[in-house]
Amino acid sequence: MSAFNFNATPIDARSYTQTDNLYNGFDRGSSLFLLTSLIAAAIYLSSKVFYRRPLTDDKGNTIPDGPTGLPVLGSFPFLTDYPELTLDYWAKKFGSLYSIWLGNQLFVIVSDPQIVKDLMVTNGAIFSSRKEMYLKSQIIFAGRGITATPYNDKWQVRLLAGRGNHTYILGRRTHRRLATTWLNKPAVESYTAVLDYEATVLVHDLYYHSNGGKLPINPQPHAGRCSLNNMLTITFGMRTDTIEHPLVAEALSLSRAFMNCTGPVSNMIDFVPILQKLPFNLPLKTRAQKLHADLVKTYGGMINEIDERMKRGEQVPDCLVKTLLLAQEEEGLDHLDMAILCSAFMIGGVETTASIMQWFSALIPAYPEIQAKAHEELDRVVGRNRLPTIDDEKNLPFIHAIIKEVERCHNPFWLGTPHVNSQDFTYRGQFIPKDTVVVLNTYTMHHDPQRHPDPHTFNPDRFINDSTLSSESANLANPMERDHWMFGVGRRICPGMWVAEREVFLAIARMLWAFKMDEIPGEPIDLKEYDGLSGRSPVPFRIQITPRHDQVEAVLGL
Ligand code: HEM
Repeated sequence: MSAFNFNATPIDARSYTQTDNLYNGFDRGSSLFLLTSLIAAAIYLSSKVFYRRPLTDDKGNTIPDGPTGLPVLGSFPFLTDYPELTLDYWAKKFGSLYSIWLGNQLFVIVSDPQIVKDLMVTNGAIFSSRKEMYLKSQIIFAGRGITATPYNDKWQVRLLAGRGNHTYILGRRTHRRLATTWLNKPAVESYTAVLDYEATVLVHDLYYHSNGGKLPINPQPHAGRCSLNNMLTITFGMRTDTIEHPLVAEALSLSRAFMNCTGPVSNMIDFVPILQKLPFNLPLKTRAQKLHADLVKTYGGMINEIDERMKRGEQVPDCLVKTLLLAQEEEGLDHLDMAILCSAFMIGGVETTASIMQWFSALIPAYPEIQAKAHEELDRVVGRNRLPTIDDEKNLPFIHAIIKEVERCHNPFWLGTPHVNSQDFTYRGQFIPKDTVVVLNTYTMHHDPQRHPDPHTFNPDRFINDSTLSSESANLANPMERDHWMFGVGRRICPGMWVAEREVFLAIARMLWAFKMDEIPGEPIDLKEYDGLSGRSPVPFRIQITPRHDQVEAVLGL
């Protein structure tokens, strides 16, 4: 297969930790707390039914202990700002398996690698479903999203709300199988040249837009376009040729809107059914409906164009859409299925890898000594007459370690994409009723001082002897040895991890090869705040980049 033809409070950038924000989180949540409490009281009085499942198994084992929440709202008011810090605080108080309630939904929070493995890998047949979150699954993805749909191997029959007719909706396995044909290791091998090219364009653009390092630059939009072009090529067989191309702004804003609308613990409407049935729309619901319409218009429209070109007999590059259109009849795909699967690629594959490149660019200026060590390794292994390639990765252990450490410190998804258990399960005397939402608490695991001594220090050397790719590390028998949990776990682990790792390596290795990256005096970089409820990116920042040597221009073809 070939794909060709807010304002934040600055802190010391060397300390990436957000721990001191925990209490800010409570303070800033207090007005919201009051408001939500009033709404809750109203809902409670007007709702006759507040349903909860049996909380004990037949042997009398009860659900894991946890914080006492408020009536109706449960722990929601404590999770409005920096939820990962609150969950970390409770993990220290209640242990590695504890429960919380949000509305009528029970959650268990898992903060220990062995428990994660026991539940989500060893018992993966039970712990691999998803909750059909109201905003994300039902409204934005209209029940078709690969990330959002339950774990089943049958086609599901659903009554489409408002239309009154039955329709067949694809089971998620069909979506995952189709997605995997474009994301598995052999597929990624076939389009590594695309990732290679876009990483060069990224470095070229940083050089050009900073006027050869003379002007400060915000690398974020350039990282965004790099990831976007990779996903556009894989999904639609096209790319954007400049950062001004209208699709850049459109696609990046769709991804950002999604990240800001879909935190796993951020939307009360997901957990209080009566809020879903109000006679008027809450603003979040209106935003979700608009996002659904915009995704279908943008990506569905691009599918239509490719369809028409194919029907006219034009040559269309190999890409996911071509695969879907050719398989459409056999797989029983309708237009919405295809539009949503492509949207999942464009959301899942853009703000994620771009976020790692952005956190790297925000973090590294504070560490000149780490950059010097990386530059020495690049000069020794690659030299100055060519760019590092994917084949160099195994010989660049320090660059590899920097990337793992950025991912440990700045996982874009601290709470992952939660799983759900499809059967009652009792684990070490604690009962987890069917349909509990199971959250992988990666913030706590990434900051476990036993696994990562001095966890709040950015120290790539902790991974210097770990030559595994993260996609390989995810399969290690001993979960305590796994590098990090950024890609999730078990049967729902990110299928895009092969492409993501290659893309991120090429981008970061080349940025380091070409530039020394520094803070701008008087413009500290804020690593504490972030943008996004599900996927986190740094708030806007600027850095100074200086070409490292005379060969940079020549090698970039400038
Ligand atoms: C740094 C980059 C990325 C990160 C951190 C990331 C993270 C994740 C996480 C945490 C999950 C949920 C795993 C679980 O349930 O345990 C996931 C699922 C998913 N990711 Fe990624 N991802 C990245 C890149 C990509 C890319 C490049 C694609 C390409 C399209 C992609 C597509 C998907 C899809 C389709 C799913 C849903 C799988 C399912 O529910 O069965 N991701 N990702």
